[in-house]
Amino acid sequence: MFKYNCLNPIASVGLDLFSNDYEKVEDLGQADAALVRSAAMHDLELPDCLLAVARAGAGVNNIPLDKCAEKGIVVFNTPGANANGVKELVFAGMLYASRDIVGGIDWCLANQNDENIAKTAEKQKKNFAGTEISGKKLGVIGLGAIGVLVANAAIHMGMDVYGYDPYISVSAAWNLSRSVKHISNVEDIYRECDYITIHVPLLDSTKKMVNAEAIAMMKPNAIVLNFARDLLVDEEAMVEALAAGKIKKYVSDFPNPTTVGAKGCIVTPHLGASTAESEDNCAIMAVREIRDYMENGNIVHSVNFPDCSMGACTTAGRIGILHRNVSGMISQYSTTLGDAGMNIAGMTNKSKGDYAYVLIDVDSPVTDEVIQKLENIEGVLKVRKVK
Ligand SMILES: NC(=O)C1=CN([C@@H]2O[C@H](COP(=O)(O)OP(=O)(O)OC[C@H]3O[C@@H](n4cnc5c(N)ncnc54)[C@H](O)[C@@H]3O)[C@@H](O)[C@H]2O)C=CC1
Ligand SMILES: O=C(O)C(=O)COP(=O)(O)O
Repeated sequence: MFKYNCLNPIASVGLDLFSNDYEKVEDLGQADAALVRSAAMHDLELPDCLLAVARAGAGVNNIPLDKCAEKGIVVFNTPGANANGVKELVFAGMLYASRDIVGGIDWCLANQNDENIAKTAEKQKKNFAGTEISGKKLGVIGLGAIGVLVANAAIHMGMDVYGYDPYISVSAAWNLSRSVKHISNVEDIYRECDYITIHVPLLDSTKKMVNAEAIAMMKPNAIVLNFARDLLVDEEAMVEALAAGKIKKYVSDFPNPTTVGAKGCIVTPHLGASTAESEDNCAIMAVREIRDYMENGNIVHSVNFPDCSMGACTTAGRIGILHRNVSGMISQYSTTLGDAGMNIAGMTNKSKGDYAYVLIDVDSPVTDEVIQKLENIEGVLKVRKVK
């Protein structure tokens, strides 16, 4: 029986995919696996029994990835599962920033008792007029799951789209419309674009990447959209630029005391992925990842260990070993198994940065003694008898 804990509410269509071999527990301290959305995990005590964390979403800045890796906890996310939800809200953000839709709606509500509202509206509507997005230049910073969808949809909306991502994946590049202009210097986006939307992960290297210098380069009346993370933007500098009339609007999905209520800020309460479809997609993918890891030892879509998959085990036993990415590990495993008289029927070893994973199928049952010996090898972080 595997135990799982949900640190945030997770869509039931996903949790229903857990078989009778899984039990939901309220205490993380008893869990083999945890599912999480945006709950902050940095200060949580991570129990020794915890084997996996699945982030039902994209951003993993709420999870201590290295601390998890050191404890042999595999962290997954669900790439692309909520990208369409975010893309659609980005367009809402662009439209709200371009036309005074909110002001117009508020005006209607304020005049709801006016019997002649239809007539008055025709006189007042000039106060809420705006501009169209078609024909304008949009800069997309970060061409991953969301950025590609935004860029492609913007082409269909008649925008002139500039895309910047020095680390673009091959599959994202395949999916990107050929009409998107490839920008290799982000400053060209800052200087040229009427709308700038940011879709990069929050990392040490991206923190405050949209800083005062970047803002100073922007066109007068530029509109900046941030549906990625607030810490990517120097928001103090942004609020100053809005107050000075340099930037027209800053649309953010991350409310905080700096931006909420500040002139020119349009702020939503982290709604990008809050759609039934995105929540379902993320939950389904997260549960599938956890099940594949718990039952088969396979790692798919991990952010702190390499992906490594051998399907279902068809031999007498399977061992999964999370270890540091240093030389000489595999030979020590094969010696240990050989000394125990165990034949290796199949093996896959993958590495990612400082960490690596090996899956070993063996022709005889895996004993506790062998597991103990493998655990004692220096550099090993966690050994699991998968079968
Ligand atoms: N508002 C919301 O509810 C949501 C927000 N997000 C945020 O959006 C971010 C992006 O999500 P996805 O597109 O799904 O992630 P992704 O991992 O598919 O794409 C991120 C892209 O950013 C690129 N990148 C990294 N550093 C860069 C840099 N310095 N300059 C330009 N590009 C860079 C990567 O190469 C990658 O292509 C997430 O990390 C998360 O913080 C994601 C989903 C929902
Ligand atoms: O997937 C992401 O990175 C998000 O920001 C979505 O967060 P949420 O799952 O809505 O708390």
